[in-house]
Amino acid sequence: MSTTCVSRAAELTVLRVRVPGTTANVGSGFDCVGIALDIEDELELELKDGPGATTVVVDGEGAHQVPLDETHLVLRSLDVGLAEWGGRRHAMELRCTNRIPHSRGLGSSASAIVAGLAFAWGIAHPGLELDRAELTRVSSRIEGHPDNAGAAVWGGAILGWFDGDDVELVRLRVPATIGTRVWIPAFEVGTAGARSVLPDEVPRRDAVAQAIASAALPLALERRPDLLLAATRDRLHQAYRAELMRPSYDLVLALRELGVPATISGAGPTVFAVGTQEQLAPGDALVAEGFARHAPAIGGGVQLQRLG
Ligand SMILES: Nc1ncnc2c1ncn2[C@@H]1O[C@H](COP(=O)(O)OP(=O)(O)O)[C@@H](O)[C@H]1O
Ligand SMILES: N[C@@H](CCOP(=O)(O)O)C(=O)O
Repeated sequence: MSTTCVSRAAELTVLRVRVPGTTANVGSGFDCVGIALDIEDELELELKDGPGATTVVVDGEGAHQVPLDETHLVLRSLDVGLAEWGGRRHAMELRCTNRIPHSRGLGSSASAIVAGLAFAWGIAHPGLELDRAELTRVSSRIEGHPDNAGAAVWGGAILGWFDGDDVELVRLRVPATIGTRVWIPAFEVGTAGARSVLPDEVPRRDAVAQAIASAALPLALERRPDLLLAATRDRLHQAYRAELMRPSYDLVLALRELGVPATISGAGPTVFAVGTQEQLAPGDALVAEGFARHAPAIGGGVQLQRLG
């Protein structure tokens, strides 16, 4: 068994992964709707012969914040993948070019987890295509909910949820006429902190309103953009998190007042909007101080490439 792993790994030199950032929830789809965005991290893993130390080099977002040792999220996730699928840890160098901002609600942690798992798949199954269902299952388990992880794995827009240990995932067909905007602030909000302020119980009228909006959301994204403003309306998380990100919450309210289907992206504090160019135009005209506005395309799923 170990002989097989050594000879397989000896054929490898460098694995390259591209993984998109994501926006989760899209308002009413709390913990179950995600959209990949064309803001990508690029990572290379150079596998050296035999056991030995791992080095980590990071450029871009989080460069001076993330650990450069075995506790790096990509490496921790790679180890989970190797434990799931077999394959042995070699001496290696991980090189990360990060473009997804951290702790802004753009799914950086899910993307790092998916990247680590894609490397693990490449080591465990050289020459085999990524098994995206398997990647979704394991990344969702590590991340805790499938919204960001599922979108980073598959690209496009997804609806995903746990069914026991399995993940049910539906890919949504969003037409090319639908665009996105993000307003990224300079300040950070960690996802764990933003989840800790959510109540365990909500009033029945809010639960009912959320059920109605979330039922309409996939339909609105796929073929009824006229429903997007109503379908992205949230009663479950955004208001409870407002004090952690007051400028973002106020911007969401101002945009929605103008008819723009705007939400908090993931657990915040980035603001996200989705709609036709006509629906998004009033937001483009709005001055939002303290935010950097971008218009990312909807992104593709994680890609694994073998070099040399
Ligand atoms: N590319 C990455 N490499 C290493 N660690 C990362 C990376 N992206 C995110 N992380 C870790 O995840 C944290 C941010 O996760 P989280 O609070 O869930 O916010 P986000 O909305 O960006 O996913 C970072 O502080 C860092 O510890
Ligand atoms: N559904 C989650 C999404 C968290 O996304 P992130 O990008 O902020 O990590 C939540 O709203 O807590």
